[in-house]
Order: sequence, then C-alpha cells, then structure tokens
Amino acid sequence: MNAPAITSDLHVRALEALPSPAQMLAELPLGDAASDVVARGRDDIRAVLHGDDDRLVVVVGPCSIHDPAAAIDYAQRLAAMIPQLQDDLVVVMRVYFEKPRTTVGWKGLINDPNLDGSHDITKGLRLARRVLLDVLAAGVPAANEFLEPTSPQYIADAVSWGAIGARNPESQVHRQLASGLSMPVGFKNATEGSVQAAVDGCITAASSHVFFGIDPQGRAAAVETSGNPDCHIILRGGAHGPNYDDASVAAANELGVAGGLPPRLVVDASHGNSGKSEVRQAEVARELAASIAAGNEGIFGIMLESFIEAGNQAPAPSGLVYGKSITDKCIGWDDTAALLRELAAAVRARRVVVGG
Ligand SMILES: O=C[C@H](O)[C@H](O)COP(=O)(O)O
Ligand SMILES: C=C(OP(=O)(O)O)C(=O)O
Repeated sequence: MNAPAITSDLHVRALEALPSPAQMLAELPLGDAASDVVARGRDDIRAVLHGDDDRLVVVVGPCSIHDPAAAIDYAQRLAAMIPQLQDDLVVVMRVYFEKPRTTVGWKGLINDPNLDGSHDITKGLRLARRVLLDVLAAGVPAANEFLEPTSPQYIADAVSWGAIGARNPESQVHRQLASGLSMPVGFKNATEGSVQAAVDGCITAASSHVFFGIDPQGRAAAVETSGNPDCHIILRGGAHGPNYDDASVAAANELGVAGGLPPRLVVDASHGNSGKSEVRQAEVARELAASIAAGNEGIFGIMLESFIEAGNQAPAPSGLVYGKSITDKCIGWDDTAALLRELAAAVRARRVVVGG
C-alpha cells in the first residue's frame, strides 16, 4: 500500500511560538504617563478630523524604524520643538515597524530586527514596544501602519494614529482590523490611484465585524468589533501621478462626504506624491503649506517622511550611517524643522483667511 499523501505544510519550514500579547504587555507596561500621551494624541487628532480644532495634524518621522537609538534621538528633537508648534500643529511621530513591500525586501524592525534575515520576531516585538514607550516618555504621540493582522495586540495600546497602507485599502482583513482599533485610522488611496478604495475602506471599518484574530493570551479568537468612527482618507499619489493638488483634494473629499466621512483628509507628501524623492517631498510640503495658508480647509493632516540625515541607504546588519533611512528617502532634520515652522505659519494664515 502507498503511504498516505502529505497534504499540509508542504511549504512551511518552521513554526515558532511567540510570547502572548499579555506577556509582552506585562513585561513592558504602558504606564500612566504614557497612556496620557497616547490618549491626548488620539483626542487631538479626532478633534481636528471632525472640525472641532483648527490645527493641522503632522505625521512626521522615518519611513521605518531600524535603530532604536536614532528613533529616540529623533523623538527628542521633535519633543523639543513641540512647545513652539503646539498652538498650530498636532505633531505625531511616524514610528513604523512593519513595511509592506512592492515585491521583496526588509519587512521592518518587528519582522527582522537584526537586519540580517534572521527574523527574530520575539526580539522585534520587544524592541518595537520599547521604542514606543521611549517615544511616549519624550511626550510625543506615535503613528504606525498596521500591516500584520495580529501584531496590533502587542503595540496598539501605545499608538495614537494608524494607517492602512496603499497596498491594503481593499483588503477585508485590514478593514476588519481597523474596525476594532482604538485610534483614528487613515486609509491610503490604492497604489494604482483609486481614492474610492480608501473611502470604501473607511465605510467598511466604521461597521461592526466578527473575524478571526487572537486574544491577549495569543489564542485563536473570534473577534467582534463595534466599528471605528474616526477613519479618513490619505492621499498619497499613485500610478497615474500625484494627487495632492487642490482639485484632487476637493474631489477626494467629495467622494468621502458621499460615503459619510468628514470633509477633510490627510495628504502624504511622500510616496506617489513625490516620486519618493526627499527633495520633491519638501517642495510638495511647501505647496501644501501655501494651499493651507490660502484657506484650504479640506486638509486636516500632512504626512512627511523625515529622519536625522537626508536620503536613504541600503539595509545592512552593520556599517550604516546613523539616522539615515534604510527604506524610502527621508527629508533631513534641519529641513524638517524648517518645514514644521512653515506649516505652523500656514495654519496661522489659514485662521486669518477663514476667520474673514
Ligand atoms: O514606505 C515604504 C515603501 O514605499 C513601501 O514599503 C514599498 O517599498 P518598496 O517599493 O521599496 O518595496
Ligand atoms: C508604505 C507606506 O506608504 P504607502 O502605503 O503609501 O506606499 C508608508 O507610509 O510607509
């Protein structure tokens, strides 16, 4: 008699148990002061999204975190600027640990913290959580793209704003995930350009859902959510070009309002809006500042990819330039500081224009 055919795990090399979310949170608890930073960040963003606060949300920071020391250095630079910006800007740091790739590439600190293909996810989760706690200790709220459907259980308590990236606004898994997240979540337009995909993502995430997930003990669980009322569009450009101009912003807001969203959105100055050039990104940010200063109320937030050094470098386990991106090109710190001041000035100008 022939041996029975093997039908499972034909392409699986290994399964390694991870600590449960509850274990990780007990090891690295959020604490009262950090919870306040998270909650205040969420409240501020919600107020701006819903038109109850006339400031501008700026989601600014590295394309990806690869070096905790540089991330904290960056957070402290932002923290030092917040007192001069906070009347006009709600500053939230990009603290991105999971990178969606067009094909293959380094998938972020959680997936591969040693940058060498060893994929020590337990170490990555612990490092990511530590970085978030340190950023919050500096008094800066954090933003994150949610990519893996179970990783939020390990870090989402420390995040004030979330994104669903351009490769996922149509993904039912990510829409369901957003429906249960506790913070405002932006859906990016799709890589090929569709804004309707983002609007549909927001509509779907506002509903309640029941789906597959894990519980705090890491057990498979049916998760029931109540729906997220704070989802919004992020314009990031696409295969057909940029979409940050006034007409594109107005058209996207029209689609959003038809879907029941507030009449304002976030514009990402990077990615498809700048062709991933950090020089172009700063120019786009300045064009957006000019539009805001002229009275454009359809933009409630701007995303900037920024780090200590300008540009990027190839990922490597050693020999990296300190403070330089290993994914997309970033605006350097000095230009970032100047841009933040210009965006704050644009908000003050908008107040005058809108106030009549
Ligand atoms: O923000 C990061 C990148 O744009 C995204 O992860 C895709 O990167 P890739 O096209 O280099 O894979
Ligand atoms: C991956 C990102 O962007 P997008 O989804 O727009 O490509 C990002 O913001 O890091």
